[in-house]
Amino acid sequence: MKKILVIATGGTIASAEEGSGLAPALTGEQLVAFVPEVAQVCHVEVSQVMNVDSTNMRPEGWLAIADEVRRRYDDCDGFVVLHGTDTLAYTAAGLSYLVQASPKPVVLTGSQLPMGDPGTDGKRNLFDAVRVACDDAAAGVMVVFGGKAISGTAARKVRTRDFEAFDSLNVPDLGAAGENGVQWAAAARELMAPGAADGCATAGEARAGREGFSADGCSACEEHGGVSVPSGAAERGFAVAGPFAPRFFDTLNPRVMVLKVTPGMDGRVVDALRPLCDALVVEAFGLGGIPEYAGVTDALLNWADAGKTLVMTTQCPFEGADLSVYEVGRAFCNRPGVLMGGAATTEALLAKTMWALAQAERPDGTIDREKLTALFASC
Ligand SMILES: NC(=O)C[C@H](N)C(=O)O
Repeated sequence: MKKILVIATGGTIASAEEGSGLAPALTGEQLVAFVPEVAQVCHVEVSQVMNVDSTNMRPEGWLAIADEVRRRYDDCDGFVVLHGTDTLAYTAAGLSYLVQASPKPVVLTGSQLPMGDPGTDGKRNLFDAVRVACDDAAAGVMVVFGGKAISGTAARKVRTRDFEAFDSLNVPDLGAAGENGVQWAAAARELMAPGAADGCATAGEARAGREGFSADGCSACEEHGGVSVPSGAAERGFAVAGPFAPRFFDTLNPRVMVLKVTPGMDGRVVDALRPLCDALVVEAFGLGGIPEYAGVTDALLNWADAGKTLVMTTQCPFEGADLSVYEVGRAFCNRPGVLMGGAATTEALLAKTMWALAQAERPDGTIDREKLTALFASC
């Protein structure tokens, strides 16, 4: 039987009403005891790293969860993180950058209703997450919720009450989790997960490495150190001389904020953020528009010129940004300190920026922009 570590952090799943609003009250041990079926599919151990509404989860919390995964990595087969849904997508993204190319799955889940509520979705989600964590084909960081398995960098909370609270943005679901176990999508192996400083690995690549199976287009051969390498891995800079191993990181720069441009905004807001932040993830309008009035464009460009970082994205959930199309975005293209977010989610861009900034920081505290750009492009 596989050994799964349940890492409990709080959220609605652990919450109860004790007179001042729902708040975490149950421990991870108590939550697992609500789902006796779990004991039939695996051996479970529980680690309680905190017990908070995920509103209060911070990058320090992501580091604590990643550290627990690292500490127990060798003696467990998979990990289930019980988490509040409100910031679960941010934590999933954060963990995707802190625990890269993991052949073992790290599955985040939670619920919309407390475990103690008779109609709770917590039992189903916990059981689904455990079964995914036990699945031989599972690898990397993912969200399992409402019957879906979603890449850790593609999840977004899109519904505040419905049990299908999460969608995968701009990439297909990894698969469906249900009564018959996990049905992986054909594309699951190819879906991107964040890479590492020396390359980029998909969850599928990590899994291929663990199982030693040959992925399309490349066989296990001497040239590749006897480890099968999926096609496209080398082109993307993935270290092909396996064996595949997880890469753990333990630093983030939390001085990053998301700025959504809105009609009528004033560039002085951007100036005011400057002493407090090292980078901004900027949600432009549509395909890529930044207001030219009230000093907004100028304030943002000044920010980049002052050695800080801008990551440009869109406030539209689907299809990504391209700031080169409209005149109102072009000034941000090919500009030192300005990175393009493509079709990644804002949650993933925030986490990626925190991770990449920390890796690109020189001992004197300045940012190696070349390294930052390379890290950003590698995953
Ligand atoms: N459904 C939930 O878990 C919401 C809760 N406020 C949390 O994020 O912790």
